Amino acid sequence: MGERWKKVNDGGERSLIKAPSSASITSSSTTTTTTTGDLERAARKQFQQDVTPGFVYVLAVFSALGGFLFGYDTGVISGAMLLLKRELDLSALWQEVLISSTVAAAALSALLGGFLNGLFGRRVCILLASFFFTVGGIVLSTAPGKEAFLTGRLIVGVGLGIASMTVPVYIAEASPPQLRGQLVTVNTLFITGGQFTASLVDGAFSYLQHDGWRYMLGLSVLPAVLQFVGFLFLPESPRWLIQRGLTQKARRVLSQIRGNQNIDEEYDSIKNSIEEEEKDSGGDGPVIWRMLTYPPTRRALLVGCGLQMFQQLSGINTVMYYSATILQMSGVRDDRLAIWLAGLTTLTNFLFTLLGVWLVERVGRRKLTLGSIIGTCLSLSLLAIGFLMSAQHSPPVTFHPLDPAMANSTCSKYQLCEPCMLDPGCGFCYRENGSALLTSSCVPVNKASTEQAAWGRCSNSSLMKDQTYWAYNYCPTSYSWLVLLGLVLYLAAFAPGMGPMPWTINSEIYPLWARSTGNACAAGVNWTFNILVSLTFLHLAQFFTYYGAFFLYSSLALLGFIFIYGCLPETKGRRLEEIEALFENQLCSCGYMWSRENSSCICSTIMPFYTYHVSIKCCSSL
Ligand SMILES: O[C@H]1[C@H](O)[C@@H](O)[C@H](O)[C@@H](O)[C@H]1O
Repeated sequence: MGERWKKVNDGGERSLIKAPSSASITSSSTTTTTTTGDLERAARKQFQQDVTPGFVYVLAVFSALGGFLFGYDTGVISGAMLLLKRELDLSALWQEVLISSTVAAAALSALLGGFLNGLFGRRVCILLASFFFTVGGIVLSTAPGKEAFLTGRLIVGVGLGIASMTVPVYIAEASPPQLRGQLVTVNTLFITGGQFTASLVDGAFSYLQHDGWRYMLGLSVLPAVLQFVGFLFLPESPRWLIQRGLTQKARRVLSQIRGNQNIDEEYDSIKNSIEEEEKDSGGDGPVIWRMLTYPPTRRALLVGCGLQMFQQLSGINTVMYYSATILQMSGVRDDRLAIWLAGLTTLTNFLFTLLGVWLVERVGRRKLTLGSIIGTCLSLSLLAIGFLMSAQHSPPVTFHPLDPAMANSTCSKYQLCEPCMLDPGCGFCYRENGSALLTSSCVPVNKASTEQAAWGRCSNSSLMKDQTYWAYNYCPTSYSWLVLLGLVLYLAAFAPGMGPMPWTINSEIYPLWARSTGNACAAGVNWTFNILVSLTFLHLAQFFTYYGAFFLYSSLALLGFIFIYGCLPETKGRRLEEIEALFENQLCSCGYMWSRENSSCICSTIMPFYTYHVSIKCCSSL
């Protein structure tokens, strides 16, 4: 890299930036300028930073509708399934297939999306995704049976995969550097907004026992059509156009997005960097092969996919999915109330993602992600401790009904509520008097509906009078407040950093020639681990109990912290074309960055919560 790099003082932080781009946004505000020309240029840059044209926001919001649909379509299914399983008479296997088919289709189509993005551009891919969302929504809301419903879920999944990898890339490529983190993070804000809206819609239509699910799923057509129509008028990414040699069009789009500000400098530097990147990119062959054989992109890919993997291994979707159960544990017995309160979980996720949007350009990606994963790890431990305390004070089974049906049931052998509730075939039926539990029994669950026992006092809601309750999947406990506290702290820690940063960082760490493929792989990893974690949770809980499962997630989050601490460089404020340089040296350097100044080498480090610099001679390591 030699003379290509020049060290500048970046508001107290040392950064690596390319020598020709000393006018880049990061450095322009602090570089000492002496000539009038320089002053003018700096003033113009400052002006461009201060007045960001509104068009870039319009563009970000229309793109982020893809994020909204991601959140809505993945969130709405839990409420819809409650009604659907009765109406279409779905077995447990069909329910699982209908839920996971979308995520599986998304994993595959995210990979395909990389190819489509390179070939047809970001705009066409977003149009394609909104087309799939629209058709999928129509098929789902009009499905006559479960086979048609499955078709609809698969179509929506294809849209999800393409949108999840294209939208962050499109926003990143159109944004000015000083706003890029914030605008890409808005996409995750829309994901969590979609999940929140889905929980409200689920709550509202749960009263409509007949066909309620058709409205829940059909409503997704509205944002999908809005996005499709909007994108008929929105432009292609200027960077993709330059790469394709459509330079005149690229200039037009860039000046449209920048509100007719002078774009010469930006245009030239993008064009030069793209040409330089192409030269460096290492020969022919499929992009993924070139990425794997070219060290900087191989390192970036490892960081990008690792971030997505640890996001899912931190258990976000399990926590979200089980929030209703957690709330039931804390004494909310009414099903409807639990559904509405689960909306509070999605609202918390949404509000704390908003905090992430605010923080990302202030504290930077690295510190935000590190702080978030520490909090996630600690709150997962708190959740586990809550479950452990509940298990240790699990109420005993005091009543063993002498029914012949009990003779063949495994439920009869349990002496405590804890093992009884961990067995998917059993539930805990009890009577409560004040804070005391009376005549509690472990009985088989009704196979058609887990809301009732197969027989006995808890088999019929009219029999469940007189303070008699049915607990499936949970045990009554006085430690539920600890679990609830863990849940809230978990969302507060996860949502600002670990939720959005994997998407944001992936949109910026690859050079243009590798960007769609890199994002496709990372999104594929996200969806694959999403399905892996959600499908294994119940089995994990059966083998290791709830607290064992949450301790496991907490340990995985700790591993994630070590990985992020070691391998994630800071990308804040750099132009997309400068970021490749961060991966030119040894990958896992714990935030150390090497730079060359005159004839000596400077080694600077960014610690998780504060930045300091040590200047040591480290040429031998370069
Ligand atoms: O970034 C998002 C977000 O945090 C969502 O809440 C979660 O459900 C997704 O799986 C994740 O990718």
